[in-house]
Amino acid sequence: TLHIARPEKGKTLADFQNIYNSIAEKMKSESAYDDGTGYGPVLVRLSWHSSATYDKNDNSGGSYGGTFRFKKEASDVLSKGLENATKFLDPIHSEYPWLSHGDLYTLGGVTALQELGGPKTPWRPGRVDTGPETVPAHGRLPIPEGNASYVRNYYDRFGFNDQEVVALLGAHILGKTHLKNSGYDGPWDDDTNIFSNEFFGNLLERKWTLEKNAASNMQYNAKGGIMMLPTDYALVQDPKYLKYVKKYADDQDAFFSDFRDIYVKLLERGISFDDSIEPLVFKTLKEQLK
Ligand code: HEM
Ligand SMILES: Cc1cnc2ccccc2c1N
Repeated sequence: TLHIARPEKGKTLADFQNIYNSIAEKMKSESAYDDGTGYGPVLVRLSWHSSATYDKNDNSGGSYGGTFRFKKEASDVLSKGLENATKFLDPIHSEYPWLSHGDLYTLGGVTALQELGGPKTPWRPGRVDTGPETVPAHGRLPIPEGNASYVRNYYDRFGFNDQEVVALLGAHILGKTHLKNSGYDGPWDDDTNIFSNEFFGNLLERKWTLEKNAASNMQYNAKGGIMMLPTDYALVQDPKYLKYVKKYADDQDAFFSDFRDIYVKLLERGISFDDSIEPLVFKTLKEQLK
């Protein structure tokens, strides 16, 4: 499968900054969502799930075709909860119907990441919607029960190495699990909508206990109301992953720049962008205050 980027005709940075601002303003006005967590985390998760179907073996899946807009893809049980993100973005698409869904879902994640204090993340337009026949079969999303070799093997399908996998999973500082969505519960503390390297410090410093949760799934819990999935905890069980967990726990700047790089790589995986397509870097709302 070939995915050639074709940017929307005649649109400039200012046009895309307008969309960024619409999403960011809507995040601000609907900040009560999910008991005050806000829409940022679930928008980042949507950008990940819309890219997580990628397979390097035939260059299929990935963010290009915007196929998450089809129920056939969005109905995957492992995507439960993301309907909140697509419903949040529907009015944005109505306001800017010229924007492809692939560009909308990835721009939504970049906007959320920056508005939650994450790194400035270059973004390129040009994903082109493809039809329902291009929706990849279910089974390409990761399961939370996996161990380190499961996680390594899973991301091998993207061609991501150990350092990239650890950086990418640092996104789990954002938001929370919901029993009704995934059968996992917590974290119960409330500062999970600021992007930072704390995920790694938590992994290393807290005392983790493997416990059965209310949905009879095993998860790691620590005093103070935080939790880790088995796939999160795998990062400290595996010595090769552990090396990078320590690096990022000690160095927030290194985490921010490595996360930015692998997040861009994820959102663009499988797409050929012409070098003439300049990556766009958006201003946050705060930076635009008169
Ligand atoms: C081994 C790979 C991964 C697994 C098994 C996994 C699993 C999960 C699960 C079970 C949840 C809870 C969903 C819910 O109950 O609402 C979740 C939430 C989340 N995931 Fe992941 N995830 C993975 C990788 C990623 C990546 C690569 C990103 C982004 C770069 C990401 C971003 C998020 C975010 C931001 C949330 C919070 C969503 C919310 O608060 O509604 N995840 N993930
Ligand atoms: C602290 C922590 C750990 N794991 C998570 C997994 C998914 C979503 C959120 C998480 C989270 N805030």
